[in-house]
Amino acid sequence: MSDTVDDVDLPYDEDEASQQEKIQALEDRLEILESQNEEMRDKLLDANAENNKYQQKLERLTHENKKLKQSPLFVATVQELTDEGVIIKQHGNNQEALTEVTEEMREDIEPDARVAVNNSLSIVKTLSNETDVRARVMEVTESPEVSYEDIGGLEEQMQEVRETVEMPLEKPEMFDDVGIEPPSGVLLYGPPGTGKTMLAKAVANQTDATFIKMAGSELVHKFIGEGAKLVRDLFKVAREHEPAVIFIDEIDAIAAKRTESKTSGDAEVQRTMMQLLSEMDGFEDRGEIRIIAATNRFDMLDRAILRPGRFDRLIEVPKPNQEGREIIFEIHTRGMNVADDVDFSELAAEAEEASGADVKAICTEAGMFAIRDDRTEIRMEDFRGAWEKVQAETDETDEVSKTFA
Ligand SMILES: Nc1ncnc2c1ncn2[C@@H]1O[C@H](COP(=O)(O)OP(=O)(O)OP(=O)(O)O)[C@@H](O)[C@H]1O
Repeated sequence: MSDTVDDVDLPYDEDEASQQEKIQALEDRLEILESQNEEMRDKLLDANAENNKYQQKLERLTHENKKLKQSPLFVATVQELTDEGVIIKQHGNNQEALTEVTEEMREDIEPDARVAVNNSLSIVKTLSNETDVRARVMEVTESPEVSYEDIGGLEEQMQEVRETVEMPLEKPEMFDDVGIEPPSGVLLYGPPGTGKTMLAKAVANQTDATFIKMAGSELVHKFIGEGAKLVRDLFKVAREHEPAVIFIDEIDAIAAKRTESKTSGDAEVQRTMMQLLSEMDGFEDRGEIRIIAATNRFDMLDRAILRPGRFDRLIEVPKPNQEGREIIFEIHTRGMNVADDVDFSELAAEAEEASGADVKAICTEAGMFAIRDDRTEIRMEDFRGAWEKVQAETDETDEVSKTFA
């Protein structure tokens, strides 16, 4: 590009211009070139300054980027993949957000996946399944040690549970021959401490089935954002352990009637329930898996779970009557050194309001009364004192629950 003297277009006519004119023309030209040069230098300086500015910005961003990668990440669960982005729900504050994700990352992500997000909620990486979360909400017992003989006063309920849960597991061909579908799920409902869990455990024991228990409240409250996934895991574990009895305690926590409010907590509960319903509905050949659920709040249940093919067998497990309490006293004192003066019929009449769990507590407490009195034999007065104590404790707990309700 550099001009040589030969190519330069001279600012005068070589033949006609006088020496003086030539000098003048050249001086004018020099002046113009000098000012152009000046202009170019200024531009170059500006460009250099601009370049410096960008360099600094680049360094700042590189640093920021590094910091972002190092700073703690938050855990969230993917709710939905939409065209506008990925909907995630943060664990802890339970807030939902729409975030962006790279195309490569999007391929690894599916609803319910656990992901790590940074401060600006961008998904940084996906997290592998956390099996210990599973273990923390699921209680898996190969064959629980409760048998039908340990349960008092629930003859009818026991009969019904055996027909609906035990028979399909032990004699599935009978249902085939008769041409009917065994009930899908059994719902036990009634006040706390009346033996619902025991019934489920006993049936698992009788059929040599694995007992898998999960509490509905833990599903939705302890592991926020994981409810639906845990329900899926629950059925997966059951399939891995066939024959199995799935016991979902406090099902009201995931299957409560829909409320008007649209808080994210409700959405979470809904999603968990939907997952449960879809697992039950999609469970064509349920094979060697039976589902038992329990609740103390039948009135709160969403009717959707009671539709045919779901929890369509309802069994009420009430507080024991006089005869039931007597039997439960006998069951829980089997291994105890009880004095001859002890009359269980009288005790059962006195402890009219007691549940099965209360009767058990009375027996243990009566034993403690004897020990405190340095005796090895338990007397009627010990049982009476124990009932008073159990009642007082129950009143106290009721007071506390009212305060916190
Ligand atoms: N009918 C019963 N016969 C013998 N023992 C009973 C009976 N009901 C309750 N119990 C005693 O009370 C304990 C608690 O009972 P269980 O856990 O089965 O009650 P539940 O109805 O499942 O209660 P919750 O609704 O609070 O979960 C049992 O381990 C047992 O010792």
